[in-house]
Amino acid sequence: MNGKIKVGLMGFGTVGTGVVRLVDSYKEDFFNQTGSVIEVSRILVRNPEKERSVFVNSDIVTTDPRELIYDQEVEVIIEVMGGIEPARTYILEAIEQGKHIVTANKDLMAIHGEELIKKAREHGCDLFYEASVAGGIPIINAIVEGFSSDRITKIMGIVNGTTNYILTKMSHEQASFDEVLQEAQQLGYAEADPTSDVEGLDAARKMAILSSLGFHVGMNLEDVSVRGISKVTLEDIKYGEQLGYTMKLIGIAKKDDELIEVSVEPTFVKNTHPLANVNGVFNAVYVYGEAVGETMFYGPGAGELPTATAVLSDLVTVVKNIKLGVNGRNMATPYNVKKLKREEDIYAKYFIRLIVNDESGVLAQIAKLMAAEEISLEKVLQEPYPSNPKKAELILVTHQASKKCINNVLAAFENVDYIEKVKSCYRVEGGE
Ligand SMILES: NC(=O)C1=CN([C@@H]2O[C@H](COP(=O)(O)OP(=O)(O)OC[C@H]3O[C@@H](n4cnc5c(N)ncnc54)[C@H](OP(=O)(O)O)[C@@H]3O)[C@@H](O)[C@H]2O)C=CC1
Ligand SMILES: N[C@@H](CC=O)C(=O)O
Ligand code: NA
Repeated sequence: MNGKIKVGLMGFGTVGTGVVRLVDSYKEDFFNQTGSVIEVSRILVRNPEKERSVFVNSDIVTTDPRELIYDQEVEVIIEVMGGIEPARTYILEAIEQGKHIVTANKDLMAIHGEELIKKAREHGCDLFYEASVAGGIPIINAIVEGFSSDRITKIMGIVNGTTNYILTKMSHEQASFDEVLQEAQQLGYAEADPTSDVEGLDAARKMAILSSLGFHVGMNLEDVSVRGISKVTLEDIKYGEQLGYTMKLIGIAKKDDELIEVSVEPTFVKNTHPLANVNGVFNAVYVYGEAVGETMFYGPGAGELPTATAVLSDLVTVVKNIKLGVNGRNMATPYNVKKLKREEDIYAKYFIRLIVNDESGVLAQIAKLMAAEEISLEKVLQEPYPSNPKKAELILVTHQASKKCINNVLAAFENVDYIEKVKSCYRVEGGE
């Protein structure tokens, strides 16, 4: 046996519990890889009285962060508390004490990643965050290491387990939004404040991280256009299904001629695309590299043990680095200049759902408004409008059009009397 690595664990909730379980049950596997025994020697919590689902000696549980940060024997801090503060301050202080950091915290990495990585480098410490994106899928490693020899032009993914769980249950079981959200919370998938899952912010943080790493630029959260799933209705899902689409919360990062777009929005994915079949809490990330072509990474995006595997794979890397004396080296920092697309540079197909007067000539007038914005139609579906026989549901799917032209035509639709309402508009992906 070649030494013990003592770890301070900040947070003992869903992910922290998984970390403690795996450190115990995979003890020998970690030893076989690193030649070291890993021991969680201190655990920071908010409420020491809370009942825990895994046993630990109560002596190692504390509410005082200094007992981890200033413990000379602790070499690595695993931060799985979540939120910006006090996590940021604790991590900075721990780095100053020479501790290596593993975190699952996308809120923090999406906003303060550059600051923390810089600090870690200055102190020769590692700082890894594989669990922060797509839980158990090793996507950060794949992008940073695997794609370092290629030029990524598109990253498209389902990167939030909670919303994928909700949308799957809504479309497969016609379940109500609130009921399924509660289930996702009970299963430990949702964030402390589930609004960040539902309104797309959690996915936006993950896309900011992935696009920074994939395109070697410093993407900020404000660079990501975000829309969540709270306004998606069962009717939208049903009409999409009639046209061969599945509703998903999709994060897209695209680079065309050095111009970048990053967005998170409810999107209709063509049923023939592999992302359409990613269900429940599963996540998947599609990455297109100019040389390699299409690749796809699939796995559980949240939950106790899947997320803990990502945390512990980073820990194993840290331990190997400690042995090799190479810490602070292989963390990605952006060197490229960021150029963002404008609305007129962002092209996609769109699904538009309208309530219109069911009269002759209406479709022709709508097509004319669209033609004025150079938008052409790929599909049209008309269905009766149940509460008023003089009205109809009209669903339009466009060919590729700029976001600017789509916004212009939606504004024009609001101003004509033969359109009663623009019910919804979604991006369509997954096939030319
Ligand atoms: N859950 C998941 O599936 C995934 C989560 N993540 C990320 O992992 C992190 C942890 O998530 P999760 O385990 O679900 O969160 P939980 O809410 O389940 O657990 C948080 C833990 O941190 C402790 N804690 C919170 N604030 C403080 C504080 N100020 N001081 C001391 N202890 C504190 C809590 O203590 P106490 O128990 O006493 O209340 C609790 O043990 C988050 O950043 C999350 O985004 C990433 C991928 C997947
Ligand atoms: N709340 C997140 C947890 C993992 O990052 C999700 O639902 O994906
Ligand atoms: Na991951």
